[in-house]
Amino acid sequence: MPSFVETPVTTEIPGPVSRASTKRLDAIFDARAVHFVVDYNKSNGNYIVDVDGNKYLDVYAQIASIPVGYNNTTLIEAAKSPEMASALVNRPAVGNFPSDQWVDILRDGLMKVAPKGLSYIFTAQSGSEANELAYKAAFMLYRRRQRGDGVEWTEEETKSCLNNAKPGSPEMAIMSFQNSFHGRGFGSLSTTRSKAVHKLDIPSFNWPQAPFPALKYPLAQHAEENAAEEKRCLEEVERIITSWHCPVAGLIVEPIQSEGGDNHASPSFFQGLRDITKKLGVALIADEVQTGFGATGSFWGHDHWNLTSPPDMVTFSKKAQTAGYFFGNEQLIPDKAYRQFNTWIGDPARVIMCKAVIKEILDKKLVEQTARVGSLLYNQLETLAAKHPEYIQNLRGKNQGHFIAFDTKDPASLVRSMRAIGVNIGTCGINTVRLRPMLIFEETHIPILVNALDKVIGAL
Ligand SMILES: O=C(O)CCC(=O)C(=O)O
Ligand SMILES: NCCCC(=O)O
Repeated sequence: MPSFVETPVTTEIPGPVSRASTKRLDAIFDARAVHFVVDYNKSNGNYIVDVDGNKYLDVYAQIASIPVGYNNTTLIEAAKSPEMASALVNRPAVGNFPSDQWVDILRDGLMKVAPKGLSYIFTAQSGSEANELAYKAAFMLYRRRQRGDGVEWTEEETKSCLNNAKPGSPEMAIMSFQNSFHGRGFGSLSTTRSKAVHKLDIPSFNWPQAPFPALKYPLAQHAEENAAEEKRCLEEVERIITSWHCPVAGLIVEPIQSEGGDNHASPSFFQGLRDITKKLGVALIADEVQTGFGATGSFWGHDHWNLTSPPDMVTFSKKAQTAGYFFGNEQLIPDKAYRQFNTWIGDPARVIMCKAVIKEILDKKLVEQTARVGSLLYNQLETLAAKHPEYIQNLRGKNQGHFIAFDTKDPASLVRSMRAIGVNIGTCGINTVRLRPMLIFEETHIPILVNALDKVIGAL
């Protein structure tokens, strides 16, 4: 099949070089999930090149985590800077021995894009870790409120916690939603609800989950039903929180459930969540690991919610190239040092890279570009869906940048066929194809993607 990118795919995928490389790897590192082996030196911008020389328009971007293109020159410059060299060779225990530059690295980077109303940050190494740190902050805040501000811990508390017993290790919970994905660490996995393969055989906390709205598409044709569904879910959230066997200290939600199937809800649903969590003293955590950093056409996915008061915490990773959480309430800083702490607290080298990503996003107005290009892309996919209604169902992501997805009968074979003509695309949920291009995806890439989809679906 001819390719729609400049250089055709010339081998089966994975090609012979990819397969040989994967075999060598598999001898020491589980390589069963490898799609193909990449030549990162040859990959550039929106295009990924494999070791067999096949070139693909990459609209999956390392599971939504390449922000501004392969081998981006601004990032390469940052990588070669003396600031980066120092951060790499002198990795600090940042809570104990920060450099004098650490505060400026944060202020000139991450703090420039802090969600409105959230002026504190805690850095981390991964999305899972960021979420778990946010849970810990929520638990400590909840107990601080129960105990009373300034009230010292009791001897009973300090002794019992070392035995994982009450009252020092209290029973408390974080609520999440059905089909959510919040990571794979022990705490975060208890809030992940998307697939058994992530959770099976692993002990978990007895924490509650609420139904996430199952919206019907097209939205405009199901407005009443969808509003009723969101109302039902909000009622369930409140009922479950107030009847759970132990206090619910936090509620975590993705602005768009991603790994679990690209499930959306309306701003009024999230406003309802904010109201309920405020009323019940539950910390609202927006998990922006996948939606943050511009992909929805706003810098943060929760910008679309139009809240009157922000989420209590916003976690981030992926496109940020680092991780952590923002927060606004200074009581989320625990009552004593070393309660929220670890040796590295993230990695200044990664935060320097993040600063370069942010510079590139802001200088090149990539969030605005994402909103504009996403709209055009959505319109074209809507036309394609009308042409292939059996194969493109429940198209979603209108006005959400290029955070666009649709359901189809056999996503795995669609992905295989797309790769065979030079487009690397991803899936999520059970039968969903999701688009996660980089923020540098342009108008010129739209026909490549749409024509490839048209061709592949036409041949099904
Ligand atoms: O597939 C996704 O959306 C998330 C991927 C991820 O973080 C994981 O699988 O651990
Ligand atoms: N949720 C992990 C997805 C990985 C993959 O696309 O193969």
